[in-house]
Amino acid sequence: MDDPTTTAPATAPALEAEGLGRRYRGGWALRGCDVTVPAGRICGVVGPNGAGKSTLLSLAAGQLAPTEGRVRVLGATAGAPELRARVAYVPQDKPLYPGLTVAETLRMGRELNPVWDEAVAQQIAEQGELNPKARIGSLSGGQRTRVCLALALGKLPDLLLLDEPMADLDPLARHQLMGTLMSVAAERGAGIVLSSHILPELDGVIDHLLLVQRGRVRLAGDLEEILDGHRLLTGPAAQGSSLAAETVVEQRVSGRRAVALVRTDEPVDGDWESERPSLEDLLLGYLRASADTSADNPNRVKPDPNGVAA
Ligand SMILES: Nc1ncnc2c1ncn2[C@@H]1O[C@H](COP(=O)(O)OP(=O)(O)OP(=O)(O)O)[C@@H](O)[C@H]1O
Repeated sequence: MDDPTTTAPATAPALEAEGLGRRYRGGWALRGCDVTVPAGRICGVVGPNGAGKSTLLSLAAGQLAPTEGRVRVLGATAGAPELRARVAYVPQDKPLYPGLTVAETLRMGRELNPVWDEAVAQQIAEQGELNPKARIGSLSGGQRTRVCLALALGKLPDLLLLDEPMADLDPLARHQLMGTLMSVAAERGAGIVLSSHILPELDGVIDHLLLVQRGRVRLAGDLEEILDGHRLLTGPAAQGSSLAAETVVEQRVSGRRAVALVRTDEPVDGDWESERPSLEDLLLGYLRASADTSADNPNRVKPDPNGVAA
């Protein structure tokens, strides 16, 4: 029988989780996670603070062990030795040796990785005008992020797991680095799974979505299919109750107009202008619905009864 830790066919999904869960002392951070992210996708992991995004990425990187279920990455059990060269993980806290210089850090990347693209690593460092002699401990948060991304992309991974990679970067750096990430992914067919709170930064970039809320994966799949399965409705405020409650993700009134995000690909009855939501409309609708704990909105989607408090 094949050893499950070593079977890694080229077309294996980037990420496959089955019944995946992780519990800390305070409770479940992630539970019942069943997702598949196909190879070569740019997958956005989105959700409010404390939703379980970092936990999922860390489990995929093999840095955390599941409490229950399992997670495979590129066909092998997360954390398997053979994945070391194929997967680059940049956690939120961007761990680097503060006493090393930028040049020493990149040299370490070159020496420790069996495959290394010096040109890509140098390009990322130079774009940020990083002084090669500067100590890591003297760099700003955004500069350290740049060094981490140089290390991650320099090793030419098949999969990048990036936890809030752009959070510390200024808009120009964000734009540049996102462009570099996308071109590396396109040229090499590498997959990227990245968590982010910066919703506009994901638009036009991701083609797969995981929305995590309260430790549960609430939406998962091909982004176009998810967007096609939702409508953003605008209409007179008075007719809000005409919508089938079970389809309403979120609804709010702005002046005399009601705006509703509904889960349907069918025409909607009533005096509604209907359009396909943008990624930001979709995500904000779900995030607002989750944040809205008021009882005075009968149409809001109720929290998943099996959901776990994060
Ligand atoms: N080491 C830990 N010990 C105990 N609880 C933890 C630990 N790490 C995370 N948690 C808890 O697990 C839950 C999920 O945390 P996680 O960091 O995965 O969320 P997140 O979606 O990445 O949040 P953020 O967007 O704020 O980074 C939170 O309730 C958090 O408090």
